[in-house]
Amino acid sequence: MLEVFDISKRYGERKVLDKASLSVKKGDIRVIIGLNGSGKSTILKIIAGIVDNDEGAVKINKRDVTKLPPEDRKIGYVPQNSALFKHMSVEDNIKYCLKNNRGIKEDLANVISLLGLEKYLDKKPQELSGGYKCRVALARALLSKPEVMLLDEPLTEVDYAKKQQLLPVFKNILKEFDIPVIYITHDPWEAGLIGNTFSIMEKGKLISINTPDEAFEIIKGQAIKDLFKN
Ligand SMILES: Nc1ncnc2c1ncn2[C@@H]1O[C@H](COP(=O)(O)OP(=O)(O)OP(=O)(O)O)[C@@H](O)[C@H]1O
Repeated sequence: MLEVFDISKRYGERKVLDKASLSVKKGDIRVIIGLNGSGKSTILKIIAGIVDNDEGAVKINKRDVTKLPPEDRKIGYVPQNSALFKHMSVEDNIKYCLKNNRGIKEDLANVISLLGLEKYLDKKPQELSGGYKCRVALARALLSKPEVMLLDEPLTEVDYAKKQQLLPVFKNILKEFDIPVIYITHDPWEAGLIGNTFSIMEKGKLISINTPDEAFEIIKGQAIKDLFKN
């Protein structure tokens, strides 16, 4: 179980997060939807320990990780650009976290097969499409034996047809690992293909919604209000 309590964060004068809270159960994929600049990446980075919060707490399986460095939180993190090591092959990227016996070697073949990466192991990341880069980043993150998985708009480089193929693959492998997952997107259609629970980031708070379409209505309403603000 991942629990996020009353997280607040300011950048200078701007309050980006204002007591944002959520909980994600084992096996759930919670999608956070929101407009550009609404604070989605910031909350993910705070959960991962990459950015410090001003207030609030993060707990994983009742363990308070708020003050722990990223490497001690047991979190898998797939950032927007996949962040693969360019000088390493796909295989070495995937096996990166298995160094020092930190990862789970027994899952290696299964993860490579479920993500369809067998044919690409000796390639360099720059030879791969956006979708395959993302498969590699997810494989690497899963093999670090995470207790929580965070994915920040991982498919921005991927077109709609490819997303339609890829999202069920991701959903399947994430289900197999049976951990809490947060997946960020600004696209309600993508949200519906991957998620089973949904929140919208609105004015620095996280609001649970029942379907991604509700986010679409809220976002549309907000976008229209913003249009007439000036
Ligand atoms: N390091 C930083 N310093 C100052 N302001 C920042 C910093 N990081 C983010 N911000 C600002 O905080 C706000 C929220 O940013 P964040 O990246 O969390 O939004 P987002 O919802 O993920 O947007 P996007 O969908 O465009 O990635 C934005 O206005 C952004 O400019």
